[in-house]
Formats: sequence, C-alpha cells, structure tokens
Amino acid sequence: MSFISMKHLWKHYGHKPVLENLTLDVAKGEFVSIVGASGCGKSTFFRLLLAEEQPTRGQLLLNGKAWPSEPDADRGVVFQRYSVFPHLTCLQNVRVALEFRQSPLLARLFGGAKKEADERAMAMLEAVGLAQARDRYPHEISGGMQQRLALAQSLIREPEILLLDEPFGALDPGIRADMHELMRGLWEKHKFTVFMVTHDLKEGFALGTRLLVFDRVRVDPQAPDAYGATITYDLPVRRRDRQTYNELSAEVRTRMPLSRGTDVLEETP
Ligand SMILES: Nc1ncnc2c1ncn2[C@@H]1O[C@H](COP(=O)(O)OP(=O)(O)OP(=O)(O)O)[C@@H](O)[C@H]1O
Repeated sequence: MSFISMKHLWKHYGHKPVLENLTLDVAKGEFVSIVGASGCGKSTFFRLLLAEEQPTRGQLLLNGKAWPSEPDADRGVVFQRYSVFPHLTCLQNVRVALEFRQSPLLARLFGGAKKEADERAMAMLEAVGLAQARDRYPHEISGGMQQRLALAQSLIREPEILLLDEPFGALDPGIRADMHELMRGLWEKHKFTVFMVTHDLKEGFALGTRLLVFDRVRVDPQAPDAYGATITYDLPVRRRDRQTYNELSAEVRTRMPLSRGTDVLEETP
C-alpha cells in the first residue's frame, strides 16, 4: 500500500477541467519535484493535497484511507513569497506555529508550556541557521533568511507532508544554492514527504528523488478550456552523471514549453 495514492483524479472549476485523470503513487519520504507551464494546475494540485479543495472525481488516499477533509498540521506549506508575521520576531514567529497547534483558540502558551515551546522554537531556528536572528523582525532580515524562517515555521509542526510552492524562486542564485543544501539536510534528517513546485528544472533534478511534469496532452484551439492537465512525465531522479542528466533534461524539455528557469540545463546539478 502506498503512502499517497491517486487514482483517476479530476478537478473541475465549474465545467472547466483543470486537472484530468491523475494517477500517482508516492512512497513515504519521497521528494517529488513538479514542473509545468504556468496555469496548468500545479497550485490546484497543492490545494487538493492541503484539503483546501476536494477532487471532482477519482480517489485520493493517504495510507489507504480517505484523504483528510480539512487542512491540518500534518501538511505544511511554504510559498514563494515570505509568509511570516511582520509584527513578530523570528523566535515568536516559530513559537506561534506551535501555539496555534497546541492552543488553537488563544494561540498563546503560558508557564512551562511556553518555556518548552521557546526551547523547541530556538532549536528549530538553529537548524535553519537563524539562531543569531532570534530577536529580529522579518523586515530586519534578508529575503533568504525570511524563507528560512518560513521553513522553520512549517517544520516546527512536524508535518508528514511538506508542500513547497516555488520556495526559492524569489532568491538570488547564490542564496538558492545555500537553501538547497539546507533543504536537503532537513529532508534527510526528518524524512518528511515533499512536493516541490519549481520553474527551475535544474532545481527539480537537484533536490528531487522524482520529477513530475504537468502538461495538457489534449488541446482544442476552438475551446481552450475544454481539457485539463495531467502528469505526462514521471521520472526517477538519482544523483547521476552529466550525460544521464542531460538526456533526462532533454526528454523533459520536449514535453514542457520553455518557461522561466529552464535555460539552466547545461550544468550538472
Ligand atoms: N478557484 C478557482 N476557480 C476557477 N478557476 C480557477 C480557480 N483556481 C484556479 N483556477 C484556474 O485553474 C487553472 C490552473 O490554475 P493554477 O493556479 O492551479 O495553475 P498553476 O499551474 O499553479 O499556475 P502558475 O504556475 O502560474 O502558478 C487556471 O486556468 C486558473 O485560472
């Protein structure tokens, strides 16, 4: 039995299919990179995984059981744009994620529970390299540091499934490389299952154990909304040599219209 299983999954908005006939099995601990042209339904796919939306048809199973019907802490998400609270320090930003979980009504902890939450939040800040910034506010730290903070906020809740929606897309290349290293280390340590949308194929190959390509296989120019996207490529990715990487990149490139970031295929990840 797979950890996550989709069978003939469809998602319509009104009469318009956005995703059609997705069938996919994902094992626990996989790192699934997702690429696809703009507007082909990647965010919609995430909303299904977060249970913010329900499939129109088909099955979505977690450990063989019906998918949870509401968002919960088992699925964390990190977006491209910094989603941290501007009025809270780094430490408070991470602690509040625990407070929301443990005290959903007040989002406040007191006494021993608060001390313990502070210790855990501090350990998480250390894990993402932000220990020195504990008392600084988001506007006082860089974009890369804010993304580290957003990651810490998600990870403190120990999600089983982590959804990354172009998490490094707004960062400079040098900072992205550091973030990749951090992400890989956290994933190897915590073993959560990751889905990461990226427009950068190289990033998808560098971090993923698997690469999915979303694309529309059926297109009717007279009725542009008649068909949705599906998974057209599902490639295993391992640390490979340059030749294999280039072959895989070329395969994906034939399936996916060129979009932002796909011009970085010449180097080995
Ligand atoms: N709530 C909604 N109601 C109606 N249509 C929607 C809704 N959400 C998304 N869509 C449509 O579904 C399609 C897929 O949108 P989605 O945001 O999932 O694509 P995407 O692949 O994430 O795009 P991008 O890469 O640009 O972020 C688009 O045509 C969008 O207009």
